[in-house]
Amino acid sequence: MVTENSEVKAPALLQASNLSRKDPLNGHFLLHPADCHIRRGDRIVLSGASGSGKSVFVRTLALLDQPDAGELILYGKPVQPADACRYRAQVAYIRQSPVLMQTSVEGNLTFPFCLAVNKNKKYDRQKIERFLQAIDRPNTFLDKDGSTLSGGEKQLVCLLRVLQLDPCLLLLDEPTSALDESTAQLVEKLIEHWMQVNKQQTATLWISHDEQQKARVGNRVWQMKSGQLTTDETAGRQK
Ligand SMILES: Nc1ncnc2c1ncn2[C@@H]1O[C@H](COP(=O)(O)OP(=O)(O)OP(=O)(O)O)[C@@H](O)[C@H]1O
Repeated sequence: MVTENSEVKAPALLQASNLSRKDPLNGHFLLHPADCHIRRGDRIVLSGASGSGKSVFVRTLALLDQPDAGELILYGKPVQPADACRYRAQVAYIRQSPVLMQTSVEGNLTFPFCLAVNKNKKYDRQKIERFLQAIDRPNTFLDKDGSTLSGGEKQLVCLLRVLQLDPCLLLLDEPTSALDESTAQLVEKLIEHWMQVNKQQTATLWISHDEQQKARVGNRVWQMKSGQLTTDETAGRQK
């Protein structure tokens, strides 16, 4: 029964328990055992000084870097090593410097559908056109040569390439730090559109050093300090 004072919490979209990563050369912790819950609709910002381990954490959470220990639980189910490919399609990592193939924008967008992990999905041009509409780009943008795009446009294409595949969680590792203010806001607009299309069933985790951006894109704040993660849930328990 839900009483007046009881806290109703949505089930975790992704839960990490004791997730850690060590420097393979000397065995020192790059990420100390970390616990966290990410829920549908969360917009988490991860703060911390340069070199504190934010990227290590997020890359480990994305299973792009192998954890040394710990467990990941996606929608209540423990993630097994054999699930890594499918997991990475759901928990998508976007980096600061986008990498595109030397073909048209649309060629870049259709490419993921050649991969085995997406064999049950089909390229949906209308869906892409709706995304383009949200960021005021004409459909002719799809005909542009990927190699001639500006850095901001490349980042938008990278995002479109990922968002069209319906991930449930976006891990954003300073995706706008090389972009001017207005292009950065276009990236934010595209991600917000994706959140709304998915009726807040998805979540984002942003690494950003920009205080104004953090205020715009975040509703939860986590901190990284010397490889030690503090979430808004664990903050009160640590000294
Ligand atoms: N694969 C690796 N092997 C060994 N050390 C690593 C590895 N990856 C990162 N590190 C080290 O871990 C520390 C944290 O790096 P990380 O890139 O996570 O910092 P960050 O908080 O994201 O910094 P910034 O805000 O500058 O991007 C750094 O000292 C870095 O040199």
